[in-house]
Amino acid sequence: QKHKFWETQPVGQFKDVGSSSLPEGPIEMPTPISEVKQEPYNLPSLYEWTTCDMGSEEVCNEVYVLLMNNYVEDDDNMFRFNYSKEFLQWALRSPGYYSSWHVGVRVKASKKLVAFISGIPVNMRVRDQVVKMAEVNFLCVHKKLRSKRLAPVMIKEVTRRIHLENVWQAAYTAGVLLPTPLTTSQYWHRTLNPKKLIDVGFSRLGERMTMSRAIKLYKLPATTLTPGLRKMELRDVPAVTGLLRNYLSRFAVAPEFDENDVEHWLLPRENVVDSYLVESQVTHEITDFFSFYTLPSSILHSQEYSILKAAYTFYYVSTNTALLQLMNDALITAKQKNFDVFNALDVMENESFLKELKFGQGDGQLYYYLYNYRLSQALKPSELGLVLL
Ligand SMILES: CCOC(=O)c1cnc2ccc(OC)cc2c1SCCC#N
Repeated sequence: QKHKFWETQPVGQFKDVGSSSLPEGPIEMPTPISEVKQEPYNLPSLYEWTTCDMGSEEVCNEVYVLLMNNYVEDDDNMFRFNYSKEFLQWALRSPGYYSSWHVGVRVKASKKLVAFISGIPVNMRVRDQVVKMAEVNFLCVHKKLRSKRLAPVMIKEVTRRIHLENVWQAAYTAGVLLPTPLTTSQYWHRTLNPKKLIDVGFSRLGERMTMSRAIKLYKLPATTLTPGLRKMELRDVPAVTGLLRNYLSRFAVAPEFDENDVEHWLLPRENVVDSYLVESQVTHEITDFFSFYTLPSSILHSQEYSILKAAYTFYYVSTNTALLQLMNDALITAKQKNFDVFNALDVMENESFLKELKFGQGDGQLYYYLYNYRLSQALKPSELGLVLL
């Protein structure tokens, strides 16, 4: 009863966990497109489906406002994600995107946008199989419409539209445990602005930890330390693509990015994504890079502050510069850009630098899921080379 909806879906079921008899791979086979339900699922009579054209300033703003007021909050209701409009356009209009996968629900009478869910296409490698998948994200139902069982119909409708494009698998994350995680990752936070994090109540001072000691503890050099570190430019896309494809091949599950994907996901965009690389000053070879994305949060109950400026570790490759030094330069760069906190999950090789760079473990999990694809056993987070926004 707990997972009434998810027990009806082609996902690994808790009852099947550990049964090595079930084969790894798709759970349900594709059907001919002509057999996919051609018309949208039924909504309660007051509501209607809409396709959100994220290229429209007006519609993009409606999605932005819906998420700003109704999207995910932490368990203590201290923060709510506040994805920017530029970020949403970047996240949803990636190479090969389908506008039809940007699904909204409006009130028929007022045309008010009250729910949203999205998908974008990705070539995902799962062990040695490359599978066309959808990354499903930004499921949001207005606070006033919760418990009307709208989320299941949103998920079914975006799945139907994904099936119509002959895509049969998906990847998604959630902060809640559903059947059945691909992996369970932990959030880690590196304080950059200790005073603000203490003032908002996220961090606390102890007997021995005074404000001045906290400021000293998290202090960083004013400038980066790696020789040859510079911002990524368009001309670097081929080299970065080569580095990243090779690096991601070591993980059990990871996206297969081509140059078009790397140009979209990693070329710096102000207030959206920052990417820096190391160019050897002798050979001019590109040997390493790091990137982080900008995801502010509304601070929900503070008179002093309204926005938390948070940076999130994205993709990186280290071949010549130690990852520890590379990520320390990422922290220095984020501090230079006035971020308050630098966040990371324990996926990829992040565990190797988190403690030494003074990240603290958060109290939230992020569960990763695959839709219609079974793995014989869950992955360790360090076996995952995938960052979802
Ligand atoms: C200061 C550390 O916490 C966050 O950065 C933060 C910010 N906004 C959120 C909004 C919704 C939210 O819901 C789970 C969590 C946060 C978090 S903690 C988990 C994200 C990371 N890292």
